[in-house]
Amino acid sequence: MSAAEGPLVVGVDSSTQSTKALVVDASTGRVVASGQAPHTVSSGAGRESDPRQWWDALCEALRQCGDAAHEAAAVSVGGQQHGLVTLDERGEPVRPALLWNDVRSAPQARRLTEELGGAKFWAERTGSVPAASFTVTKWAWLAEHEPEAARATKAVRLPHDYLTERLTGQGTTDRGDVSGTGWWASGTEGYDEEILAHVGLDPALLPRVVRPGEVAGTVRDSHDLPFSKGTLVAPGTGDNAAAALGLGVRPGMPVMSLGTSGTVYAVSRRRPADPSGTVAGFADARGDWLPLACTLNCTLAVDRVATLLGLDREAVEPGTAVTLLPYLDGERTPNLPNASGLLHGLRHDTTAGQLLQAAYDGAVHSLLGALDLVLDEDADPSAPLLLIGGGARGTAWQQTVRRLSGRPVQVPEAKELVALGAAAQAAGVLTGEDPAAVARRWNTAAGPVLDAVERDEETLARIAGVLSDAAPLLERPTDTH
Ligand SMILES: Nc1ncnc2c1ncn2[C@@H]1O[C@H](COP(=O)(O)OP(=O)(O)O)[C@@H](O)[C@H]1O
Ligand SMILES: O=C(CO)[C@@H](O)[C@H](O)COP(=O)(O)O
Repeated sequence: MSAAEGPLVVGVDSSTQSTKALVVDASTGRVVASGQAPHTVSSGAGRESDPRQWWDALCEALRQCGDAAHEAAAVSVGGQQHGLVTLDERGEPVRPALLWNDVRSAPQARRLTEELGGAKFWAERTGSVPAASFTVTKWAWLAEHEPEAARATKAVRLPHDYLTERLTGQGTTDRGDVSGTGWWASGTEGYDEEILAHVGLDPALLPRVVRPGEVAGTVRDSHDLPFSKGTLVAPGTGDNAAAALGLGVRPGMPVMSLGTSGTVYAVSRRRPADPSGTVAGFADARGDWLPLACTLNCTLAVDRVATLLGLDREAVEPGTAVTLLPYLDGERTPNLPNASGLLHGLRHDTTAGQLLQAAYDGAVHSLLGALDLVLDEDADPSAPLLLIGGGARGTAWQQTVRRLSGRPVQVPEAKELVALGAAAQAAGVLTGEDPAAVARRWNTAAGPVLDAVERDEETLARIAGVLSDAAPLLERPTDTH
């Protein structure tokens, strides 16, 4: 491997299933070294992870990067959004983090929405109507169900804040990730004291919001990471905002990410405020906005269906009239936190491969229903949909998105867009450049474009019909959740 042309930077993606680290040449965008280590997530009623696992996974991923990480001049951490990390006075977790896909706080989400002026109030104030994913609902759940844990909490952090703080020793966050808490006012870009008081959370427990381009701190020497003391630490951000940086997207360029979560989003110059709650009005990591819709059931749910059927994930067959709503974890888009999976239309001649295709169709239908809502009205409807995340590698995912969207689909060759976005942000704090411009210079979005095919309206209409007819069933809690 030839020597790097420019300074090296490290980008980290600490997502739901694993932490990935890339060492990148800031001049060219060439990935010089990479590493990855898994996390575990609890099963059963909740979804929790011990934040110390994320740190151990980060150390392991960096160890796999070898000497290159030692030479890095700057580092940045992108992380799964929304998770509630509660720390005691020593900075140790009071309990495992409540993750974005833990739906136990759905009653608190409903109650908070009603108590504080309804959906319109929340959308205008914070950009989003809080669903169970939002941190504010998780804090309300904790205060109600585990008041001792809430009382023992001396600092509240998001996943990327936790890792950044372990690097720098300072409690910081950024506008992208804080916009998913539900206690950040998107109009004033500050903590919302009224909402915080309502849920009994002292603002002094929250991290400082670092501005885009500002340095969050430097690596302190009291840990075992292969960075030099004084290495610059960029603000970091939520994983979707990091991927938006990593792709260098401009307004009107739609992105669909297929991972544990499915997301669709676009950058916008206009501050979003959707009172229907479908679109979360996130901030991006640069100073613009990132309207986004998110599903809880994407690659893991479809892989689970494949496993149940004893099939490889690519063994789909066409021609199905079966509808499978793969809401194995409850669902957020549509907002059905109590839902479970639902199958309709099974016949003697239905094949296992058709059932699997129906699971893909159900997962993609939820995301496409929100696509037009995240795009500005003047967005070009023929712009390719950028497909990223682990699922984007799969032919069945690519073909399902293509058929149900009717759009051209572009699959970037770069695999780790979140970590690349974090790396671009790290490069930005070194050079003063806009991180999205860095990513464009690195040409990270380059990849084959699959031409548009005619949209499969029949399947979309059939799924929408089952969804609407089954609403009472899908809203009813099942005994295991
Ligand atoms: N070649 C592939 N085809 C289809 N799906 C894949 C492929 N490789 C990985 N995946 C899926 O990608 C998922 C992990 O994606 P990733 O974006 O890393 O998730 P997360 O960021 O939520 O941790 C896994 O659940 C797996 O099902
Ligand atoms: O909750 C959201 C977005 O609102 C999720 O997108 C999380 O940010 C988790 O992402 P992945 O681990 O699936 O990448």
